[in-house]
Amino acid sequence: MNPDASRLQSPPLLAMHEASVLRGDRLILDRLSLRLSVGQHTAILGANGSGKSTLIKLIARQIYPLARADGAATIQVFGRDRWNVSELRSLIGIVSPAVQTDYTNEDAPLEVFDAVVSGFFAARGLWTEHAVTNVMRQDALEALSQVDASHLTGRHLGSLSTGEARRVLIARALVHRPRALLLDEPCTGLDPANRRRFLETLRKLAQHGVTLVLVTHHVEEILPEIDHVVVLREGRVLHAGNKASVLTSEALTQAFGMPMHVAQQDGYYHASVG
Ligand SMILES: Nc1ncnc2c1ncn2[C@@H]1O[C@H](COP(=O)(O)OP(=O)(O)OP(=O)(O)O)[C@@H](O)[C@H]1O
Repeated sequence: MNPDASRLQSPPLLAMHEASVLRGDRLILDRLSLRLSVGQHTAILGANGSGKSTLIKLIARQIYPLARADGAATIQVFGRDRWNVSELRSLIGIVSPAVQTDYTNEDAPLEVFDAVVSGFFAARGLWTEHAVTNVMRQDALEALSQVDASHLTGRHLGSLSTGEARRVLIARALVHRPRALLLDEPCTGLDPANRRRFLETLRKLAQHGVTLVLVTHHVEEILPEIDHVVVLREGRVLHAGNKASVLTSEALTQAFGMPMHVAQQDGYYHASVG
């Protein structure tokens, strides 16, 4: 079977039907419908406050949508609407600024290898009840090596640079060999060279079958492997479709509320204001 046919037959990574999220008295996501297939690397793009992080939290079951009046499920992940969170974590790894803040807190130091291997227990660090097997140790070492972070073993996450800590957290997310990675603004705080290195690491993961869902404000971070782009505005999908049809000057002007010009070079897109 060709990969496109098998992608259409397996349950989608995400099937969201008119999901709404209320925080306080504000409607943050407004009847949002979205379908992401397994293997369909996707970028979620939008201005500040458009609802990108809220969408990621919804997929990761960190927050819940409003119940629908007809009782129908609004979100299915891999074809199921009920998940035990630690089971879901083994299928979808998450890296977000909130996770990084938590893991680099120097008041509760966490050693790099422990941070990665404790991903098997969905815990922040190892405790006496966690029985780490040799296979887990091996997988943790492999995950660190996959993101070029083996040399950081022995250090505390709080002592690492932003980019180093980001790699370790990706290793932690990868330790289960998840089917998908949700990455919320993964390049924040990286200098241009480290950003490019980091994007190359993500490209390798995409090429090795991990479905990437990348949240970003920056068109420049949309990897050549990502062909599906969703643009959010004010909690709704403004555009969704293949990269060439969505990443146009008109669409981004609409999304960011300012004249934008989009150009493409070597598989990457660039956007400038004006
Ligand atoms: N806990 C909360 N209580 C009230 N409002 C919230 C809460 N969390 C998010 N919001 C609001 O929801 C809107 C969407 O926030 P979200 O973080 O999803 O946006 P975003 O697209 O990720 O933004 P950014 O690009 O700035 O990270 C914002 O207006 C934000 O102020």
